[in-house]
Amino acid sequence: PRVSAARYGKDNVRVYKVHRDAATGVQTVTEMTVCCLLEGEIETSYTKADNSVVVATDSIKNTIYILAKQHPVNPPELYASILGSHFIEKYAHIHVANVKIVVNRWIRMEVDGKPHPHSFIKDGGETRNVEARISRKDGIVINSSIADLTVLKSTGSAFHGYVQDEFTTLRETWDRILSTDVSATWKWSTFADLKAVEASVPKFDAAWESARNTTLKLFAEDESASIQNTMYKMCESILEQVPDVAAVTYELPNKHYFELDLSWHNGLQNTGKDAEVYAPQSGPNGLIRCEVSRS
Ligand SMILES: O=c1[nH]c(=O)c2nn[nH]c2[nH]1
Repeated sequence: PRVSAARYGKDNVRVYKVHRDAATGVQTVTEMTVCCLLEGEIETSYTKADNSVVVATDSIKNTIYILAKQHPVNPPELYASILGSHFIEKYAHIHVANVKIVVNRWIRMEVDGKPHPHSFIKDGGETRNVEARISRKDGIVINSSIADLTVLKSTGSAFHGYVQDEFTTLRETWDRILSTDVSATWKWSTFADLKAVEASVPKFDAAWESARNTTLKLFAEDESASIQNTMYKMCESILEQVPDVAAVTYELPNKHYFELDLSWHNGLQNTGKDAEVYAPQSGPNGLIRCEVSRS
């Protein structure tokens, strides 16, 4: 037997960093959770108990904090690339660093209609994420994403014309509730090295804004014929807006809200055009995925 794949490191490293603007007194906070897993000539630590090749995971955790102190943590694509590049530059036997960053959203509080200089509200479960593979020979591959952005529309969604056979009970609808937890990922064309990432820094926040705004606008405005078609439109639009992105993927659960027939109760009408009270379902749920590539 041989080690056919191996990577190790520290997961769930929670990092908070504050930026204090001395001139304005405005403080800005970033909170993220980092996972950093290393690959390289480390097989003997598995096969021969040779720890001489092991950069201890505790040292990896220390490095995450030190580099967060010495370098920007925003955009997360830059910090991930700085962190990964550190390991392949410092340790000749480490050839790849896999960095995942989950950034929580602290939204600046408005008090009496004014943005507060140092108070924030956590915005639900939505996160901004980065998965980066920093490789000595293959450059830097970055996938950016939005996750757990939960949305609902109370109309403007239909689903009909699907296969009708002896397995079908679903009734066709021209007006349904649509709710989902958005996971959207945009895959950047490979960056040659950290310098190439640094040269692209302004593009990362802009791409996240585009992806998030496009998702919300199309979700709200599309007269959706299906989740499949609406998500394809989202992918197309992001590819048009962000030239340096090679592909976009969406994963959308269909979080069903079932109509309730209450006619058994004194003929109470609550289905079709009379539907007002629904039963939100925890499961089962539809799950629709797609990847749309530029070429
Ligand atoms: O948007 C939808 N896509 C589907 O594939 C599906 N299947 N049942 N309901 C559905 N809604």
